[in-house]
Amino acid sequence: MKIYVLGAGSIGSLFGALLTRIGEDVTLIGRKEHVEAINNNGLMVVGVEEFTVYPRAVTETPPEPPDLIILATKSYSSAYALQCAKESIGENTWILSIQNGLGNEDEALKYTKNVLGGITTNGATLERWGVVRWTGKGITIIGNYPKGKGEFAERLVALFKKAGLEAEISESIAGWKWAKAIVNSAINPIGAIMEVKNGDILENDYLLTLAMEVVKEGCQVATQWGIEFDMHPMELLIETLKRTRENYNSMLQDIRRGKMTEIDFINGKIIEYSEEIGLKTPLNFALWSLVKAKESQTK
Ligand SMILES: NC(=O)C1=CN([C@@H]2O[C@H](COP(=O)(O)OP(=O)(O)OC[C@H]3O[C@@H](n4cnc5c(N)ncnc54)[C@H](O)[C@@H]3O)[C@@H](O)[C@H]2O)C=CC1
Ligand SMILES: CC(C)(CO)C(=O)C(=O)O
Repeated sequence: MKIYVLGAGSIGSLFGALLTRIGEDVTLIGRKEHVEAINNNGLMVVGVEEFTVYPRAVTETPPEPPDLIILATKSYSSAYALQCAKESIGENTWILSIQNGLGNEDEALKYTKNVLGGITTNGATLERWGVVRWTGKGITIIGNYPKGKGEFAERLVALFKKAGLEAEISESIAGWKWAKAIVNSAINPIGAIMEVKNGDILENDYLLTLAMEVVKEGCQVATQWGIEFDMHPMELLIETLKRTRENYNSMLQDIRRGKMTEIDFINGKIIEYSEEIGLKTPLNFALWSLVKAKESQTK
């Protein structure tokens, strides 16, 4: 399969490396420094598994349409990345988002109806240019966006499994995207504001109660929008906190590195969707405001 990874950073490089290893025709599109390192020395994976592969790496999307574009930028870069890639989106090209947050698939729908939503609980970080650390194995769930499944999604799940990823199909992927966003809307800002590990939220009654109230608020919005969950966000919250107890969440890491966070696409989107239907989400607003304040302090 001809695959472009649009946004070859941490998670995109991991997926790209695993798919290259099984002989798929992968092109990574990313930053100049990462592209140069891959072209000079290959793309090295360390951590859960260790291997080196030699995918094509470029800074700009090639014009030939691929079968699949894996969208793996941070959510705030999706609109621009897709705009730059639009000439390469052919009639038969599918776009799969494996990003956190809400709104990425809707951005892709502006260019094609062939959109798959995805969530992944695999963990990856860029150790240095050309080297990605697979920090933890997880599951990847995909489905036609916003719901349903089709032949391409089935084919892709089979390909991911062959590549060594645990993968599943869901007929209600919008439900998974919302469930993960709701869980991130609680864990990420609380962890970022308090500067604690995910496990500390689980072990502190005040923080856990707050996280659960934030999840309840997000669920009320999702329910009003007719979102159905395969797994309830409250259950996912507890499971995630237990499984990732040693993690400093990505929002905290972004703030520590002076980088922009994905808050606008997590709590920000929940606030936006609630306002559209006249609901109030004061907890999400408070967390969003505090993270925006933190972001502005680090600039
Ligand atoms: N890293 C992880 O373990 C996981 C990340 N995610 C989600 O996946 C998404 C990506 O996260 P990371 O890989 O951690 O971020 P990252 O910052 O490591 O990678 C994103 C990459 O996209 C590149 N990029 C930005 N604009 C671009 C453009 N116009 N064209 C080409 N490349 C462009 C950036 O240079 C960067 O290297 C986020 O939504 C994140 O929340 C989800 C699950 C796990
Ligand atoms: C699941 C969790 C909270 C793991 O830390 C995450 O997705 C993140 O850090 O963004």
